[in-house]
Amino acid sequence: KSGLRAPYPAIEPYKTGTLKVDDLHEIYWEASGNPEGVPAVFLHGGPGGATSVSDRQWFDPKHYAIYLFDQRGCGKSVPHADLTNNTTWDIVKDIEKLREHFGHEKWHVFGGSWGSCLSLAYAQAHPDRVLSLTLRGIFTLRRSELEFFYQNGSSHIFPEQFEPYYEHIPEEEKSDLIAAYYKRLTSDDKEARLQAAKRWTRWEMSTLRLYSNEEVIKRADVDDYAVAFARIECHYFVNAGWMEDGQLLKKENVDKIRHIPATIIQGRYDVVCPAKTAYDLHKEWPQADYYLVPDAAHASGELGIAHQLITATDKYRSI
Ligand SMILES: CNCC(=O)c1nnc(C(C)(C)C)o1
Repeated sequence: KSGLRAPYPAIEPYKTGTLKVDDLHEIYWEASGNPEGVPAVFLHGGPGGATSVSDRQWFDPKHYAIYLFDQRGCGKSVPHADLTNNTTWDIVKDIEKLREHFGHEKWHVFGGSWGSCLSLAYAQAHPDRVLSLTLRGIFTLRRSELEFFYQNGSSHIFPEQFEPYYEHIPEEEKSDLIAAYYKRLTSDDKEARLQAAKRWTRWEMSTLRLYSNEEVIKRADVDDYAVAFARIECHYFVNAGWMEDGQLLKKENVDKIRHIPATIIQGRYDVVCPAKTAYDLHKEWPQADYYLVPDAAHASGELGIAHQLITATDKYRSI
């Protein structure tokens, strides 16, 4: 596709480290790009999805000091897959602790999927710390959003991929699949946890792209990854992210961030975080730039989505 911007080349961090954020959790972080640059923080998805090299490539490394960190319990943060003190508001506090640790007054915030939910939660709690918001595949953990992907919605579009996830649960528990998976993901039986984690994770990895991508789907076969991803996601969902339903979309909360330069990017065929949430956010927040990419699904790597993400972070170099 001609004329589309692509991510910046892969780079390595100039510094990495860990930050003890409470008496249990230690967060892994890394800094890359320009140490003297304008700071930007990347908030990964899932929750429990952890960061990877491609997450550094959304930012011009000459301009930005690019900060990535693995949220509580996932990636290189420890203890692995631990659900204790692991909530939206604990991570919002961690973002502030990291900002202070790095010595920055404010920073650009970038997040996709769960990362977009966390970006909104952080910005609404600390609007004076946010230079801009770049949001992709909008997710706000409403019950309707969870029902659509985990119970009955995306299953009509990816019926064959839904089957292994659905058939893993006995008939009498099929009416609430999130609760049924949570029971297995938090069971004392290690094998039961692992089997549930692999089925849960494969369902999501199989539906991220417009054209399914075996490389991405294989993540479901990496035990440690699948267990952290599934346990943490399911933990946040059964607790509705410790938010009221629709909290982040309420006028009084959007009012807190309405003035912040922001870009909303959404794939039309995103079945993981369907376009309705991006549209609801856009209607409440018309001041934010809004791009509905007509030929893309959920993943940031979809060509049209990648183009808008790079265009947005390049645009925010002027701040
Ligand atoms: C409901 N979870 C959507 C989400 O945050 C997400 N989707 N894919 C990811 C990874 C790219 C981290 C696998 O995260």
